[in-house]
Amino acid sequence: MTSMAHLRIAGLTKSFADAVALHPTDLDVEQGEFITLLGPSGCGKSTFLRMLMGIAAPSGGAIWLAGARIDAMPPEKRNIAMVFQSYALFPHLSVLGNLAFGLKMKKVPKAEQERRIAHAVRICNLGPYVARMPRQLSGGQQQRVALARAIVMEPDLLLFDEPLSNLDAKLRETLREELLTLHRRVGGTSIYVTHDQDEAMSMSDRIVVMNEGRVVETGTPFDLYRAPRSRFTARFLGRTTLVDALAGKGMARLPWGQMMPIDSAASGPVALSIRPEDLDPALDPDGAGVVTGFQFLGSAVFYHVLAGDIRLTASAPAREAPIPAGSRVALISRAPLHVLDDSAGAAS
Ligand SMILES: Nc1ncnc2c1ncn2[C@@H]1O[C@H](COP(=O)(O)OP(=O)(O)OP(=O)(O)O)[C@@H](O)[C@H]1O
Repeated sequence: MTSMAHLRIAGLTKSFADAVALHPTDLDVEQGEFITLLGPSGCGKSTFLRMLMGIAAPSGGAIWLAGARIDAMPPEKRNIAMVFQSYALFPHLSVLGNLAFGLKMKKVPKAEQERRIAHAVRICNLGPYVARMPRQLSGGQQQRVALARAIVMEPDLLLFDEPLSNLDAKLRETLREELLTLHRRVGGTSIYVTHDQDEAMSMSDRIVVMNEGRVVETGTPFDLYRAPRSRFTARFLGRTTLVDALAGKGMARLPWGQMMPIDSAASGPVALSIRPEDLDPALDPDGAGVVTGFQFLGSAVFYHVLAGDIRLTASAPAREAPIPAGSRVALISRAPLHVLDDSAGAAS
């Protein structure tokens, strides 16, 4: 198996007496990829991570990392490092002490310890803080120390368990970029767990969407957002309106009577995922919709529109004053609407 992925997961599953936390799951991750496991609470993300770490035993299946089978190895034998939500820094050790701890435990020679620490300090921009204690650092700085502490171990795989969820919104956004830059600099393979779809979309090479112990879909953020196969993914990644329509010849008749282009050659009943940016609301006394309200977000306006008996969201750039509630609008198609795979039955 010469072309084996850096991380290969085959049929991995975990059952408890009364529940299946993870149904048999396959996943290949390439060297250097940044993969996110995304799903609602209870979908099996932590169970997945715990089996990778070796702190939970799989009920079945296999894990290979860097060519070696690891699923029966104890955690300390696996070359995997984890960055936790709570950072888990040692409060009584300086930054330097925190970085050296794991290396000392592993009896890495002193000169090699120094080389690795200097490298991690440089790429995580921790130079000014090496002598400080964790309590003398901001949340973001502590997070960087936690990451540096993982990097010095030179892991084959880096796991992140919701590392930004304790931070405020602004800092979270800055740190997303920073984490990603560091991931690229380190060049390692990363698996990141979150229930925050914005985080997953803005950071990942690929997202693994999970629900109720199963992988629903895997793909790039763009593909999963624009062309999800399932209703679950369509709903979980950003805003959408799911509607039933009648398709034929690359067009669909929408419930409010309008014909619009679709991205499929399907004919007959289909379910569509309509993203807000797919429809341009334009003031028109004969339009098919009525604005029932709007959210002004600065860069865009999201309009709630009632078209027939469908409530949908249509967005527009916020360069002009918003269209007031009560106005009649035409809905102009900006892009072919996406047909979902699981199209049978009601879209709601
Ligand atoms: N020790 C256990 N015994 C029985 N059931 C468990 C055990 N651990 C987890 N489960 C169940 O397995 C399922 C998946 O749990 P898991 O913690 O992996 O979800 P999660 O996606 O990480 O959720 P969260 O985001 O809330 O941490 C849940 O239904 C949970 O109740």
